[in-house]
Amino acid sequence: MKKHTTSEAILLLKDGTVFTGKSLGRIGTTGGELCFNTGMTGYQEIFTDPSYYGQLVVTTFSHIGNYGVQSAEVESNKVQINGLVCKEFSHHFSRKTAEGSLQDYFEKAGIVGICEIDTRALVRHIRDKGAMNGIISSDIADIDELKRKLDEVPSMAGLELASKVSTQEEYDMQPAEIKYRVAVLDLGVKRNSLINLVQRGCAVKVFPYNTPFEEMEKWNPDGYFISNGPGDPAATTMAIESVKQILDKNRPMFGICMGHQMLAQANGIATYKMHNGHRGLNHPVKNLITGFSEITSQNHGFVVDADQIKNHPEVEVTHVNLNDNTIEGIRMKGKPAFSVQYHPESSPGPHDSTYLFDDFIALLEQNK
Ligand SMILES: NC(=O)CC[C@H](N)C(=O)O
Repeated sequence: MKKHTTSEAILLLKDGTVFTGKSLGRIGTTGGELCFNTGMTGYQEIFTDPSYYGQLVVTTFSHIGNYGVQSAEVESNKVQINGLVCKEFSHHFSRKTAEGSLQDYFEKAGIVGICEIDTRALVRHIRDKGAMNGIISSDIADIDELKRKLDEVPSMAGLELASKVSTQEEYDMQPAEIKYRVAVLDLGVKRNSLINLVQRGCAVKVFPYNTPFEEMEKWNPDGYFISNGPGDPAATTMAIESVKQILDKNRPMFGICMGHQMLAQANGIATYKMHNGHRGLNHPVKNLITGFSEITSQNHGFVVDADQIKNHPEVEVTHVNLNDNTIEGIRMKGKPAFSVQYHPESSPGPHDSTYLFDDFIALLEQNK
């Protein structure tokens, strides 16, 4: 068994609160916005989800690492988080299909983290005080020096991050039998969104975040998929422009998370930063059209302003969050465009919301 050395590590919060623990991953220092995820499984999907780019993820589930890592469980081709904060970090793993340990995976990816933290106390703290930046260090013990470094960590509000995670080059994915062509605007797309489209007979072409609408039109798509992605939706202006043109030309469109926020922004409806985002696998959402509820996977720190929707009669609210009544889904009246704030592509699950991909296929069929 490989021996692992751990050293003391510090987590310093923007409000001055200090937690001490042990290092995990690479020895070093890393900063970002602290956010917590309540999922009990799916840590590799979380760490590789581009929407977490630049963030320090706090896992509320107590054991992380115990089932190792495997290449089939990634949402993108690299680890996207800036750091991990957890309670028990397992250097050993037990699962037949695992290809390696989370520790080795993080070391290779250069990810710095901290474990043996009282994550319940930390989450209660952030929950009450609101999302804030933090810094983890396993090589600097001087709090004043860490404070100076923490001051350099940018605030998530106003930050454009799609450019950091989007593909540089267009690429395709195809099913055995092509029924539809879907142009994907990549603001940080998750692999499972593409898989869900391909499984339903869509040939997808993934375009960089700043591709003009006319450029995507040249490929002659049947519809557009606007992906999830990190950063402040209000700062993701190129994509807002593209969505405006998709709507102008009455093209079918489905947006997930950031893609949903783009549909709101394109209609002049603002988004704002939440006191704390929604992140986990167990968020109840009500579909106002069917009257049924669904348990959803979520990962967002911004949300569409419910009050502003009231002034836009052409936009209809289709889904609401049953915990806090925030907007979870919208659709356009008289245009083939809809979006949700949560994740129907979610892996490991839950899978209650995969019907939304079928709804998109139906929209493509109607508008063919
Ligand atoms: N998963 C996402 O697409 C997140 C969208 C946006 N960055 C937010 O935090 O709200």
